[in-house]
Amino acid sequence: MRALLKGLGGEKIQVKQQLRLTYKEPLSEAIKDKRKTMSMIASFYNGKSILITGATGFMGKVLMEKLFRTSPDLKVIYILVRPKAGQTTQQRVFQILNSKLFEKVKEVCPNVHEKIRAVYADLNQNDFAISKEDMQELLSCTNIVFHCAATVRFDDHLRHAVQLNVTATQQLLLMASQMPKLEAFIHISTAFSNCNLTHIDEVIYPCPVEPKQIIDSMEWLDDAIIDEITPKLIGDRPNTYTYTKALGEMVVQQESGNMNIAIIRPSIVGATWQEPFPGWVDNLNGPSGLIIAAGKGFLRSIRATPMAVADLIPVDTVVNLTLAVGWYTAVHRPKSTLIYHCTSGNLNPCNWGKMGFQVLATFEKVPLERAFRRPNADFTTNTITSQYWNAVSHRAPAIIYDFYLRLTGRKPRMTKVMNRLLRNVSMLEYFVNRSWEWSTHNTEMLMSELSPEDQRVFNFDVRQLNWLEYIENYVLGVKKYLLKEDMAGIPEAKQHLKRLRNIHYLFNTALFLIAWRLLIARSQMARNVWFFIVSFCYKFLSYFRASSTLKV
Ligand SMILES: CCCCCCCCCCCCCCCCCCCCCCCC(=O)SCCNC(=O)CCNC(=O)[C@H](O)C(C)(C)COP(=O)(O)OP(=O)(O)OC[C@H]1O[C@@H](n2cnc3c(N)ncnc32)[C@H](O)[C@@H]1OP(=O)(O)O
Ligand SMILES: NC(=O)C1=CN([C@@H]2O[C@H](COP(=O)(O)OP(=O)(O)OC[C@H]3O[C@@H](n4cnc5c(N)ncnc54)[C@H](OP(=O)(O)O)[C@@H]3O)[C@@H](O)[C@H]2O)C=CC1
Repeated sequence: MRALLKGLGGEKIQVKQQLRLTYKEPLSEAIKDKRKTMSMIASFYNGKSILITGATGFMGKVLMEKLFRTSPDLKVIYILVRPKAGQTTQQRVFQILNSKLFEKVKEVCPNVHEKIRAVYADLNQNDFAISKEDMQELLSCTNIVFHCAATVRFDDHLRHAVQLNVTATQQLLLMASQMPKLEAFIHISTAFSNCNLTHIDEVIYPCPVEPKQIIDSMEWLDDAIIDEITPKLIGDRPNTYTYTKALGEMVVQQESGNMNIAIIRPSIVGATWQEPFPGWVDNLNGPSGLIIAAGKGFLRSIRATPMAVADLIPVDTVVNLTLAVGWYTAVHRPKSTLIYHCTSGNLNPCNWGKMGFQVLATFEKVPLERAFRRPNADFTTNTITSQYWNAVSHRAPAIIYDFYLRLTGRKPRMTKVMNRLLRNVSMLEYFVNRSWEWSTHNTEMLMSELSPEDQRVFNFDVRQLNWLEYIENYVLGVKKYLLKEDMAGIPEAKQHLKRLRNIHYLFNTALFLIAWRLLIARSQMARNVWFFIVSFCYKFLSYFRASSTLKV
């Protein structure tokens, strides 16, 4: 430890000497000009050792990419990774670095693989199951921590959600408090941690039961009792995710000590807006899964309020704000933990109706391959209408398709898929039938603190976002990067939709004729109407024929 402190002292003296030198030497015009155009945030991260949790996740990958691209001289990024899906931690990192997302990074920072240190860790374990040597290195070297890891599943069991979103946050803070070189700790929360309120300020709202009590009780309560008390604990929040993220924030506040800490609350994080290229997305969370379900024609109606604000925020905007907050927190050291809302609704609102319309318009031009039915988007706010459409537009076609699969000797599967989809959609309904208002004073204050160059390189001003363009790129990104569909397949996809339209017309006509035939067989009134229509048509045709004969 003494050696460590000695080392630290040495570094401080060096910094002071550098500063003195800077002031003694008169600055040349060229240097002055360079300073004006230099990004202070990018230079801040150069030479730094950065620890990221959740680096293999959606946001974590974009965060790493931007850091390497804008600060290629950073010292090292430590990422806490667990093996998954038969891949070792190294294989996972290799896959990320060789993905399309990192193509630009390799040009700017060719030795990127040397600057990334994958540390084996499982945030569900004590001390994260990190080895002693790794822990020693992390504690002694880390300058900045970005805590992105979380379980974002809405239906996670409370025990697991608490473990990851609360206990792991507490453990990470404990680790951070033992880092002598720590300059800032940035915690990623969600704008929906207080979704039980309609106006949300940049403050931490306490939950009735203390996080420590919840953590303790999860250790000895069995699953059945936890299931029973979960609705009471989450109260008027819709799921364990939002509840445990709120508890996580309380833990951050309670354990902050004298560390420089900030909390970022993004709303619904969507595909990239601009960087490293528009439309990048790699998971099904939030709207992405629904866009696919709509594009493939599985989901054709939803219980959603078209005028409710769709508070989407591009992932690169969240990352830019996160990096700016990291810089500001470390350099300006605000006295208290600042909370930054990363939302779009109050500055540049878009609603679900407009979004659904633009998603469909894009599918007209660029359809998905092998759709089940033609895409459609009916928004209804009425529960009964929604149930009717679920039966007619979702369940019935699935049952008919399964019948067809059975007839052709294949295993039926569509009803199962549809039930699962409808269950998942029902979990999102809470968020598409309400609007929230988030105050953004801290985010706006930070924007005004940035130099013009930083405002450009780390742009998080959502007022500049063109929604129609963004949504179109989002849909294209879902097709290209998530579904890996080739653009060359578009003509065939369009042909397929035409065939589906013809089948649809044919099916409806057949259904109408059968229904009518059954009706006239049973009802005198229907027979009378039928007789009236037929005789009317006959008279009209006779008149038409007679008048055309007269003309000749
Ligand atoms: C009428 C048509 C309407 C559509 C028109 C056009 C659409 C656009 C307009 C918009 C309309 C509405 C958009 C609504 C969007 C609302 C979002 C609101 C969310 C905001 C709230 C908070 C924001 C946050 O802070 S959290 C981040 C968001 N979190 C989520 O979105 C999590 C939601 N997900 C879950 O809770 C679960 O993943 C769940 C329940 C959806 C899936 O659970 P399930 O048990 O069914 O599946 P699994 O067994 O877990 O997995 C099955 C299978 O799928 C793979 N998989 C699962 N999740 C993902 C994923 N995210 N990415 C990739 N793959 C995934 C999984 O690996 C399994 O694969 P196997 O191969 O079978 O192993
Ligand atoms: N996506 C969104 O719409 C929003 C997200 N947020 C917040 O942003 C942050 C990042 O979210 P996002 O990137 O979308 O989430 P993802 O689900 O894509 O990523 C979650 C990350 O956490 C890691 N993780 C989960 N469990 C463990 C564990 N036991 N040990 C080690 N690592 C683990 C995952 O690792 P692995 O790959 O091994 O599973 C993954 O890297 C979260 O804090 C979330 O609450 C906030 C608002 C909206």
